Amino acid sequence: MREIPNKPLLVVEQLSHSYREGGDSRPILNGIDLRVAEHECIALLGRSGSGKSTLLNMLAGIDTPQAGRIEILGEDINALSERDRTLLRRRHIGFVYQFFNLIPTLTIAENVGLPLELNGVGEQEISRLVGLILSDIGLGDRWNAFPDQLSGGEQQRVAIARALIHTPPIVLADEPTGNLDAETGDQILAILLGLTRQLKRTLIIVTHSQEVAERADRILTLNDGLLSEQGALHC
Ligand SMILES: Nc1ncnc2c1ncn2[C@@H]1O[C@H](COP(=O)(O)OP(=O)(O)OP(=O)(O)O)[C@@H](O)[C@H]1O
Repeated sequence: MREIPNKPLLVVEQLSHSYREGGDSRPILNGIDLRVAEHECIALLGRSGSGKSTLLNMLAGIDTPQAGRIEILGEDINALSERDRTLLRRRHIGFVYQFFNLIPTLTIAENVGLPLELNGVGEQEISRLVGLILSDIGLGDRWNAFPDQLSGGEQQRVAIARALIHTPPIVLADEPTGNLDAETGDQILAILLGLTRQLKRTLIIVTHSQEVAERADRILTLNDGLLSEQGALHC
């Protein structure tokens, strides 16, 4: 079993959120506490509708919880202005979506380079880093292709490259293999886990697959708005 360092990268305290449905309030998260250390790989499980995407979007600062605190690198993200939260997200978080979310009008290279461009990195350095990561994911010869010219698995590889190119300390993946066949899903998982380990990033991956979960350091299950831990596994 891999030793987990103590320094928390992400701290969640008493996180609660409800959605309004008609005139009613439907609680989804009910006082979640979580500490995630640097370099950890966490699998987040839970039945459909249990709130996994809601939680992940809050950790990314995309949505704001009604109550509770989320600290990333010691910064309370919901106390930040919208602008500062966006900056923190751009620098410190990489997000991989189930449906890839590539920008259809940009080439593969432009999609992958976007986080660097937004972070003010120079053109030459962007080209160098894009070249390196595209060869890492086996798409070094597809710079000028557009997303709709790629297979689903290839698009997800591009999305992983985009999530990692600026080496964010935290990578969040929301069912990254959910829209792929089993074999392609395995390849994508190998790339995602391989790159996040190689780059020593923290990964939180939402999955319905016990097999995927068994490759993580910790398995957390979201049920009735609360997280429970299934115990540490091999990694
Ligand atoms: N903006 C919203 N307004 C109202 N209800 C919402 C909203 N977003 C999500 N929900 C509801 O909150 C619940 C949790 O949704 P969420 O997408 O977080 O679940 P999930 O665990 O990720 O599900 P799945 O595994 O099916 O992707 C669901 O019942 C969903 O319908």
